[in-house]
Amino acid sequence: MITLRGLTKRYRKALAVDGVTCEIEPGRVTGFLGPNGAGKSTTMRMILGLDEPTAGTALVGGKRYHEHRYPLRELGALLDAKALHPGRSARAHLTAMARSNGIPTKRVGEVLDAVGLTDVAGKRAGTLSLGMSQRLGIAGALLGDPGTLMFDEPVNGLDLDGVRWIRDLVRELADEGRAVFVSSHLMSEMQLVADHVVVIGKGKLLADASIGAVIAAAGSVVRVRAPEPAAVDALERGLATTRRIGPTELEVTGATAEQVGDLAFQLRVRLHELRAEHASLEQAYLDLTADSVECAAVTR
Ligand SMILES: Nc1ncnc2c1ncn2[C@@H]1O[C@H](COP(=O)(O)OP(=O)(O)OP(=O)(O)O)[C@@H](O)[C@H]1O
Repeated sequence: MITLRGLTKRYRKALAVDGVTCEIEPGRVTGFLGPNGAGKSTTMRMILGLDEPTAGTALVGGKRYHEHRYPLRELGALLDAKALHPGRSARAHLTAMARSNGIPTKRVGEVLDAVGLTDVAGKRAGTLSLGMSQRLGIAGALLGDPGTLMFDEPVNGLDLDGVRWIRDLVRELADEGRAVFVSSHLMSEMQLVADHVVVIGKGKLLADASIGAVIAAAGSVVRVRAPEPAAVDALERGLATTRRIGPTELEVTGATAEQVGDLAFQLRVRLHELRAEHASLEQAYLDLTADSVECAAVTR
């Protein structure tokens, strides 16, 4: 379990993380979402004690990461897959980690097996492909059999097999009762694995909710189709927020299907279709972070 309380990080110019308070709970995958530069990596670095918060706290299992006698048994993390000693073999890298945390060295063989790296265990870390380095990083995270796992953009640069493997692994770890915290800037990826999402933009917490709740908060849209354009014109005049999709089709926000149907009845216009749709998670995410994108397109 990870507990963030008013977590803040100010670099000289930028407020990278701005008073974030939330809990990453056991038994579920929590997606950590935000556009580039939102503050995800900085938050994760503070959880691991690699960066000192300007204010607030980041606790793992009730203590700061470094206050645990054997931190790897509490939290396993993959932040930067290439941050390895390039001359050390994969096995030597994991063995050194195990020794420093009082973990029996036979566990090294188990995690190498679990991530499918047994055959290349003797290769120097610097010669591993990105996919293999990711797997090695994950082996390191699993080494202490921790109750909490944290992965920063784990699918970046992986092929489809690698992506599927990460998805299954993350699910399995949460189903075993662990707290799993996974960052991504892609809602579409999170939609497939996360039970819960924490969304940040420009360092500020924008949402901390189940995926279902994020969609519900984004509201629904109602699609209407009528046999003649004149009928759609009439509906458009009677509704506050609409988007014309075609001559005979309209998308309505801020009204329920019942309200649109009643209006059509009052206006005596015939409808061929009236359908309520939930906003997609992608749309919900784009709406949430619309004001937080660092490099928004500039139009002249
Ligand atoms: N060491 C640093 N010195 C100064 N500014 C930094 C430093 N690290 C991060 N920042 C700034 O803090 C903000 C948050 O960066 P961070 O890397 O945490 O975002 P992110 O959400 O992980 O983004 P990405 O998805 O691009 O990795 C950015 O504006 C970034 O430029």
